Amino acid sequence: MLTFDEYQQRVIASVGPLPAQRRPTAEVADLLGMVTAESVRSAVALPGFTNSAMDGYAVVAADVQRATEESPVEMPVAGDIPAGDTRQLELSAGSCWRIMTGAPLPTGADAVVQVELTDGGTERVQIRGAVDAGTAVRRQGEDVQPGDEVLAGGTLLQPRHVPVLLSVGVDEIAVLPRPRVAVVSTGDELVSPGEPVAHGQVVDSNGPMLGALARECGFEVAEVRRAGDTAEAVRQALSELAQTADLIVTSGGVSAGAFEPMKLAFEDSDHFEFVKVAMQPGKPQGIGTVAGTPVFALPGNPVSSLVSFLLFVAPAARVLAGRDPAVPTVEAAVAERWTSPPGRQQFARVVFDEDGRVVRPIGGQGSHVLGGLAGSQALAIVPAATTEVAVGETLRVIPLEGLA
Ligand SMILES: Nc1nc2c(c(=O)[nH]1)N[C@H]1C(S)=C(S)[C@@H](COP(=O)(O)OP(=O)(O)OC[C@H]3O[C@@H](n4cnc5c(N)ncnc54)[C@H](O)[C@@H]3O)O[C@H]1N2
Ligand code: MOO
Repeated sequence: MLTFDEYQQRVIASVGPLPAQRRPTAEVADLLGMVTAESVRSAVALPGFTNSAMDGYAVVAADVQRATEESPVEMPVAGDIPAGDTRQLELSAGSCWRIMTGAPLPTGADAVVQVELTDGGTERVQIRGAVDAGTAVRRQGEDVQPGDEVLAGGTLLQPRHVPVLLSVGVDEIAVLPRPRVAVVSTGDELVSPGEPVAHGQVVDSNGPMLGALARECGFEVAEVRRAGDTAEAVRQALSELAQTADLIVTSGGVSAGAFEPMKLAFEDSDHFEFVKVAMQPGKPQGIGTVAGTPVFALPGNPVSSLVSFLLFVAPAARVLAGRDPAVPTVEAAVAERWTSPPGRQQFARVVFDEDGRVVRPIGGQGSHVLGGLAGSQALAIVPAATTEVAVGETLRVIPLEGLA
C-alpha cells in the first residue's frame, strides 16, 4: 500500500509539459488559463503617440502661465482633435486646439488645459487657469518602451493580461496548450444518460462528471465515451484515443473483481501499474501509458472517481499545461465529530458553516453516496493516523467550488 503523498508524487513525476504552440495574439481572449512558454517583449512604445489625458485644450504652457479666474487668457481655437484623429497637426504659438481624451497632441503643444478651467469656447476660448508643461499629457513610451518585457515566461494568462498583449504589436505568442482529456467509462452495468435503466444497471454518470471536471479545471475534453467490459474493447478504445488525447482518464475496473477490464487489459503491460493507495475514497488506482499517452485508471465508485480526478488527474494535467500541480486547500475548524478509517487518509465530504471557516461532515462517507456528494462544498483531509476527528480540531480542506 502506498501513502497518498507517495502516489501523488509518483503521478506528478510521471508527466511533463506539452510542447509549446504559437498562437495568434489576436485570439488571446481564448488563451486564458494557458501558460506562456516564453517571455513577451513589446515591439512598440506605449502609449504609441503622445496624447491627451483630458478633454480640454492643447496649449503651450508658457502661453497660459498668467491665466487666472479673474483675468483669463483668451486665444483662438485652431479646431478640434477628436480621439482617432490621424492627421499630423501643429500648434501655432498663441493659439490652441480643442482636444479630447486619447487624441494625439499636436506638435508644439506641451500641456492640456482641462475644459473645466475654460469657458468651453469653440472659435475662441478663455483659459481661466495656468498649467505646467506636461499637465494632462501622456507621453509616447512613458508606459512601455520597445523591447521591454511585458510578460514573463510561465505566466498563467488572465483577463488582466489581455490589454497589454493586444497592444504591444506582437503577432504571436508561445503558450502551452490546454491538455486534451479523453474520458472512458468501463462496466457492462452502465447505460448512457437518457436511456431506460433496468434492474442491475446504473446510468454512466462518471463519464459526464469527469468530462465536466476536466472542463471546470481548464482542460479541453477530447471525448467522453464508454468502452465494453472486455480487455480487448478497453485496449481498442484507449489505442484510438491515444492518437488525439494528451491524457486519458478511465473509471471502473481496477479493483479485485473477476471482470475488471482495465486490470485485465493492462496488468501485464510494462507501461502500467495497479496500486493500492492508503486513502478513502480512491484506494485502487491504475497509472500507465498507451502509445506514450498518460492514462489514469480511476476507481468506478462515483465519489472515488471525483476525488481521484481532483487529487491525481488534475495535478498531472496541470503539469502538462505548465501550471502549478498543487491542489489548493484552506484551513477550517471542525464543528462536528466524525470517524475516519484507520490507516487511510480520508477525504471527507463536508459543508462549511456560515462563516466559511468551520466544517461539518455531510451524509455517509461511502464511495457510492451521491446525495451527500451533491450537497458537499469541500473535501476535508483527515491524516491516515486519525480515526476520530474531534470538534475544534483544525483541518486542511479542498474547496469544491471554483476549481479552475
Ligand atoms: N474484494 C474487493 N472489492 C473491492 C475492493 C477491494 O479492495 N477488494 N475495493 C473497493 C473499492 S475501495 C473501490 S473504490 C471499488 C473500485 O471498483 P472498480 O474501480 O473496480 O469499479 P467497478 O467495480 O467497475 O465499479 C464500482 C462501483 O461504481 C459503479 N460505477 C462504475 N462505473 C460507473 C460509472 N461510469 N457511472 C456510475 N457508476 C459507476 C459501479 O456500478 C459499482 O457500483 O471496488 C471496491 N471493491
Ligand atoms: O477506495 Mo474506495 O474509493 O474507498 O470506495
